[in-house]
Amino acid sequence: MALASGVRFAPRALLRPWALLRGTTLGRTEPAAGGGGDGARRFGSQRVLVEPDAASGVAVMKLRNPSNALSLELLTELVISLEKLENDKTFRGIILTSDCPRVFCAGLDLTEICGRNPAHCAEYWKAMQELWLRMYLSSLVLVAAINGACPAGGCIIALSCDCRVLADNPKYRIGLNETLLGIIAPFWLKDTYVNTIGHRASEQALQLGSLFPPAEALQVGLVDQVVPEDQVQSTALSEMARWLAVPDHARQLTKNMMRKATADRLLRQRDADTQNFVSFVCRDSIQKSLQAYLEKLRQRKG
Ligand SMILES: CCCCCCCCC/C=C/C(=O)SCCNC(=O)CCNC(=O)[C@H](O)C(C)(C)COP(=O)(O)OP(=O)(O)OC[C@H]1O[C@@H](n2cnc3c(N)ncnc32)[C@H](O)[C@@H]1OP(=O)(O)O
Repeated sequence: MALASGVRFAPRALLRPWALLRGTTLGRTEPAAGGGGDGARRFGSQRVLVEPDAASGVAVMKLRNPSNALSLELLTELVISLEKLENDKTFRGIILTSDCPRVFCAGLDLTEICGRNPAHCAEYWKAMQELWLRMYLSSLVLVAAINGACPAGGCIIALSCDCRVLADNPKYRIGLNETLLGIIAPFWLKDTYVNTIGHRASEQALQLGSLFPPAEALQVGLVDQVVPEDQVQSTALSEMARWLAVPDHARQLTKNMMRKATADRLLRQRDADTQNFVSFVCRDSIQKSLQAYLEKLRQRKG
């Protein structure tokens, strides 16, 4: 979206979601329950369902992958859905939520980086960077309605939004737990954390790999509201109304002013960041610990 100052948000020249489209089914539209006109038509893909409400200018975007682990396909479909809404002037805001019971987003899909070759890991990491850049700089208001567990990459998705509402369930913990997996949050995840909860709290939480239960997440400023589970969507809608009450151009320019430096830091060194990621995760020792973590997750089941 071109703004009064000539500032553009999501750097589209660098973000080419269609180039990533691989085996996705995006573009289907189907009438929403109850039918109706264009405003009631939902669209989406296998892994992202979009329920647009043209009258309010708000779309609800639901993740529906197993555990909502961020597979390459899910990342790609998210970027494409976001772009589609950004390009449609009808929409001013998105509520991002999960269609998957008890999990908002399980973070990186570890099967995308375990036992994969460096080229695949690089492709995967570029898609992760792309989603973060697009969300973090989106001209739309993004509200996360967090209705499940939200570790690591899931937390980053939530932190890229403008506002976070978390369901009050002690099992729905949120935070960057990378160190507990033996991996390190890259600088732009760290920056996003610091921008949200401050330096000291981030320093502590990142090193300890803290996953905060709702009351603590609220206290540290990781989320803006904690509400009973059945009120997450309605609270997200009220939050959205509060953000949409502000004139778009003023809010957008302010958002850009607050976030641009953080995004630019990654834009300046995207390739180096990808190289770092690939050489780190492809190390034998890291592969072993990721494999062991995945095994533990699989065994924990049942
Ligand atoms: C220098 C630069 C350095 C750069 C270094 C890189 C830094 C990157 C930054 C980001 C890092 C990350 O996101 S790392 C990922 C961190 N994520 C996590 O630690 C979450 C791990 N998962 C969980 O805690 C739980 O699964 C949780 C999400 C709460 C859901 O619990 P449930 O009881 O509902 O479900 P489960 O039975 O546990 O899981 C259901 C199935 O999903 C799978 N599953 C769960 N999480 C998964 C995941 N993240 N990836 C793949 N698969 C996953 C399980 O194995 C099961 O598979 P089946 O048995 O086959 O059905």
